[in-house]
Amino acid sequence: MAFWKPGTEKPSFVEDEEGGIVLMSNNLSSSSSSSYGYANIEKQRQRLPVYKYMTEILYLVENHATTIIVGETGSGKTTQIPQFLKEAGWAEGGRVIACTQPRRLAVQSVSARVAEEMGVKLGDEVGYTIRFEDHTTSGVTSVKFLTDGVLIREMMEDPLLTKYSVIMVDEAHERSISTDILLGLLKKIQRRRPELRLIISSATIEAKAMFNFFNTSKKRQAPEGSTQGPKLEPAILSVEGRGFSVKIHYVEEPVSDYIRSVVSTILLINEREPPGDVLVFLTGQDDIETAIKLLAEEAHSNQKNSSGLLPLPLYSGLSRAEQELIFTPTPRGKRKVILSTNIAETSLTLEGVVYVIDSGFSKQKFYNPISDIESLVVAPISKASARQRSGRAGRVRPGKCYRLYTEDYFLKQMPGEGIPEMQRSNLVSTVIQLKALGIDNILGFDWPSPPSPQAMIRALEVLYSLQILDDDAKLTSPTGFQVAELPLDPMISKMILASNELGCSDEIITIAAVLSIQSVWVIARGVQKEQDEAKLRFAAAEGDHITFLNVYKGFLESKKSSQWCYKNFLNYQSMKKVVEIRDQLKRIARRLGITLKSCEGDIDAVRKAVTAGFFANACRLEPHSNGVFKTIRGSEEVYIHPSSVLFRVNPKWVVYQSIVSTERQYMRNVVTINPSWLTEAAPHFYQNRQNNMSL
Ligand SMILES: Nc1ncnc2c1ncn2[C@@H]1O[C@H](COP(=O)(O)OP(=O)(O)OP(=O)(O)O)[C@@H](O)[C@H]1O
Repeated sequence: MAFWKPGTEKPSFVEDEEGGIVLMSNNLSSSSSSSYGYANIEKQRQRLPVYKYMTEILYLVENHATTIIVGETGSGKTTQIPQFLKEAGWAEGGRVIACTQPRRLAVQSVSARVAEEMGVKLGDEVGYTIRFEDHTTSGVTSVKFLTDGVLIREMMEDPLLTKYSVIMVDEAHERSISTDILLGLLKKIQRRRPELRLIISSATIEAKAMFNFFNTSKKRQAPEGSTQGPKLEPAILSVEGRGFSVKIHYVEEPVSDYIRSVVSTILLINEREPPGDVLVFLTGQDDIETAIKLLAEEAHSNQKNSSGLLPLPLYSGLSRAEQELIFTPTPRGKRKVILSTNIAETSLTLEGVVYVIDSGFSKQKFYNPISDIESLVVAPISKASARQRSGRAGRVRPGKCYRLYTEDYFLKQMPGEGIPEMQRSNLVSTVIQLKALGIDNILGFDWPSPPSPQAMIRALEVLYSLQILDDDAKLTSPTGFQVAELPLDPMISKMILASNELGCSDEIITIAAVLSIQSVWVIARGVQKEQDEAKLRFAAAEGDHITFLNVYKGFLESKKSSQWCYKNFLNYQSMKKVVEIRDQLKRIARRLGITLKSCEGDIDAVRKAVTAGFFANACRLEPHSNGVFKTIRGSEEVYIHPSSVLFRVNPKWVVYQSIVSTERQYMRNVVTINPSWLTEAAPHFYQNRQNNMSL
């Protein structure tokens, strides 16, 4: 068998995923298909594999409380099933059909596509809702796309989700925390609303688990007087067939530096392959910026093989305008190269994309309930993810996917599916959400995959210390209810609430906005000294949070100038995003009765507010240790991240926002504190540790 090797020879044939040998095709058209007429769109719809199953799907939905649909990526589940339901009358009488997605970007793009297919304006009959953005019209929108998190929030107002006739949970196999919570809650709602229909779209591998989870037919009788009601046993339907073929290429030998391999593969495609955009999966903003820098260096030194390349980053910390660039048509003679995190992994159709490059990695959360540390780790993806990634090619024409791992690794070592997020996360937000929905017995909640009791107990403990839960494990009033209302990490919410009392909400809202994105600094290579000098212009001895205030002030004084950002090694797009998020947070704060007030330079007030939210992440420097810190909670060894302004400064006491694990556990976004603030902020939490802390 011949393989492809980055930077070397291209094979004459490759093997596709199913094992069949597929000849390479060289006749790809470069024209963008964005100018479809309506008739054309109708033809495209009919060509999708799911179209042939329309009658069967409608029959199953009519007759079963839950229908599990298994299908290849690109078979048309997301865009077509809501339309079938609408055409069959499930939206009559003011009822609404919902389709949930784990990711915001997917919600936006899929709803736009469905509106286009139905020939309606987005926001009218077809609408979408994501956190901070509602594009629906009450009484008019009958097909609604939304994130699973938003649907959970809707239950706070309407616990039985009465306006929905059918809820389709798309990409359930991704097993995000919100999807799992939603599945548990929907199962509960079904008991009270037998007329509600659920459609769970899942990869093959998860279908059986979904069937078992929703199969209540043995335990439960059909609702009273409903001899004609839906069957309680779920139906499983497998939609055969996929979109266009995607030829899979594997590397011959494992690659040692996947970023460099990504770059050489982009250049190889540009040099040898017919026109068509490239979508690259990397792990995060840092990888993406490094790859873009390497491409720019390449363009500088070797214009020939990089000519016409248009690199575009895609990650959640980018401003909305920057994210939308990926949907714009590719100029003639150019080749877009979209470098993305896994936010482009599911449900997205990028029309010009013909080539996908899969690094084989993503950033994943891992939580250890013993040390109580949740860290972000670059880890290998699962086969299910790899299939989703390759599925981004071949959406509107045949495509190719270059996997930067060997076929042997894919077949024998790559795990079939990832671990559900619920089982590798800190559960603080989950507990608040369930409590806000009146679910008191959280340990007894019916989860698709139960989280560990230790993680649950840890979360309850933190929430009690944050004074979000009371002695009876109920939400406190007002703090608990306010935190539940804020769509933010509870530690950030608590910090904002504390800032109101400390008179520094203006500063804290800026800090909260910066903490919501990955980084405001650009990733500079080979100019470390210059970057360190630039950072020093803003650096505050108290740490990163105060430094962020200086950065934000500078950005405003520069009149939000991109030039100024460039000079100071700041990421202009990230800074624009900070301004966007800050505006949203200001609106939310106002709703909660928080008035924006500046502490006029009282840095202690700001640090106290940060401590009030993040006290559980307190650490102390080990004496004579050269930079080793120990967490107060779990006595874990941690270090200050090199990107922090406190790197090598090593103050005695700090709190951090998050941990990144590489060869060591590094604290990101660190601020110095006075340890007495810990006992002030969380007396219960630190009571027993006081001796230990030698305050
Ligand atoms: N914005 C778009 N522009 C052009 N074609 C599109 C667009 N969105 C969807 N399509 C077409 O519809 C097909 C089916 O998309 P859909 O999202 O419904 O598939 P799916 O089965 O849900 O796949 P996935 O699991 O990957 O999300 C795509 O492969 C593509 O051919």
